[in-house]
Amino acid sequence: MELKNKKWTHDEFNAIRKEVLTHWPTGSEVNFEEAVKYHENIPAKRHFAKRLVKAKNNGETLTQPRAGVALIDEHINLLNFLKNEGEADLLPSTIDSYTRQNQYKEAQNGIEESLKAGRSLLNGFPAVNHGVKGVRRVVESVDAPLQVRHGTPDARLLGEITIAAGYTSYEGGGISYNIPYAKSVSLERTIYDWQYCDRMIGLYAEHGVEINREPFGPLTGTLVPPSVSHAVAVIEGILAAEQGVKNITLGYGQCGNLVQDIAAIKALEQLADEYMAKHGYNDTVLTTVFHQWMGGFPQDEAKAFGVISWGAAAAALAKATKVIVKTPHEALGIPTKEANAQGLRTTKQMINMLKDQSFPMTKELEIEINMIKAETRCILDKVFELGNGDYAVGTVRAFEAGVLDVPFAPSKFSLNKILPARDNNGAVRLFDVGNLPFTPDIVAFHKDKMNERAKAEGREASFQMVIDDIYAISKGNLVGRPR
Ligand SMILES: CC[C@H]1O[C@@H](n2cnc3c(N)ncnc32)[C@H](O)[C@@H]1O
Repeated sequence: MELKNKKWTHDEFNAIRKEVLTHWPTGSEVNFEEAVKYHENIPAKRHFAKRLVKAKNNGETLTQPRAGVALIDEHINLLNFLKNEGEADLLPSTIDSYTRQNQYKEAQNGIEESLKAGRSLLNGFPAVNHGVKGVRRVVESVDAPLQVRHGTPDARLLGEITIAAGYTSYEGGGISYNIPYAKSVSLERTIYDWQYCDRMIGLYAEHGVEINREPFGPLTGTLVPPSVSHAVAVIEGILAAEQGVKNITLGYGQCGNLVQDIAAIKALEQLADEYMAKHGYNDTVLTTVFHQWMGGFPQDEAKAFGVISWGAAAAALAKATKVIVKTPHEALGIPTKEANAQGLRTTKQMINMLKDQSFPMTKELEIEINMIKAETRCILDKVFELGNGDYAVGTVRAFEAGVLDVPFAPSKFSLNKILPARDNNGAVRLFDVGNLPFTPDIVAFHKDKMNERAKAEGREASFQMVIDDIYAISKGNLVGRPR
């Protein structure tokens, strides 16, 4: 396996496809030509890419939950409930943890145990085991655009089955579904396997079927600085575009300071346009997704609604194309369908009240946008240099050098040298920039911001601040002030 950021030939792809489709018996149900025909009969309003483009053109912020249960009928009921009672614009199928680890035998047990117990004993929808035929029952029973949401390092068979079954969007990427989701799977392996997924979707595009791809923006969802998640998002967007993907949604996880979050979405849009054009991907349609707070939530449901509302407000004011919605059960676990629908309605109310308002381009906002762009460019350009012009190779080397570094990542391939913490206004800064290739003025900016808070709190900027900030929101605050 030689990793390079170059579009695979049909022969290269088909040689591997033969083997991928043997990973579980349901792989034999995949027939590409038949699947292309099936997609041709999916009405436009159930087509993820088309719905996103319409929202971008209309300035809408669409709502989308996470949701997935073990059995097909219950999963259909759940999705229709979230559409009808939750007013969701877009629907997921969140895949279970066994499937995410390619443990299809265990997933099969989970299905059988769920049948016996009469309730879902899996934390998501085991699409590989249900196969093309079973997943098509979902596609034909839910009148909304459907996306596969998961956290799968090797997502090749899952992609083959769900896209052949009629799903029109696929989340994930070789970095964003490795670093936060795996301990010791190499980046070479997952970037290569995700090139397969992207090439598969490029193949559908060559046959007139446009499938949306969405790299996983938030990464570890724990105080990830915008420039770190943007660098990964833009790289995954470029890797997907190289394999022929034409419709890409780049994402960002809410940090909590409104100016920084709005700036992050604006900067992400501008960076994505800039780097896609710079590398010659001029026919790729780009949209954005804002994830409501991905860190620890308050147990108290009323306070959880406060966090959800704040995420909805930031997404609306940032004019993100879509927002991924949390629920008042976030601190407890998998939400009931009622709680999930409540999170959606809360979000919808906020978006509707804010859609006729816009956040002014203040000096503060402009500074934040420019800072995020400058930081992200430092990282992206260093990755490109390390890879001698190849972002795939450059990414592997960048993680080895700490040029890319994701805070609190389980992966042994992330140096975990950087330390984020909030400044006195709650924006996420870097208390320790680790080996990030920032210019001295950027390093000084972060230092000044941390010292400003240290002075206000009468304590040294320290690792304790990082810990305090990790728990702050679940304890009812934003900044982890000393007790
Ligand atoms: C990325 C982590 C997020 O995904 C959510 N999540 C994971 N599995 C499910 C699920 N099966 N149904 C609803 N939400 C889910 C979880 O609550 C957390 O907000």
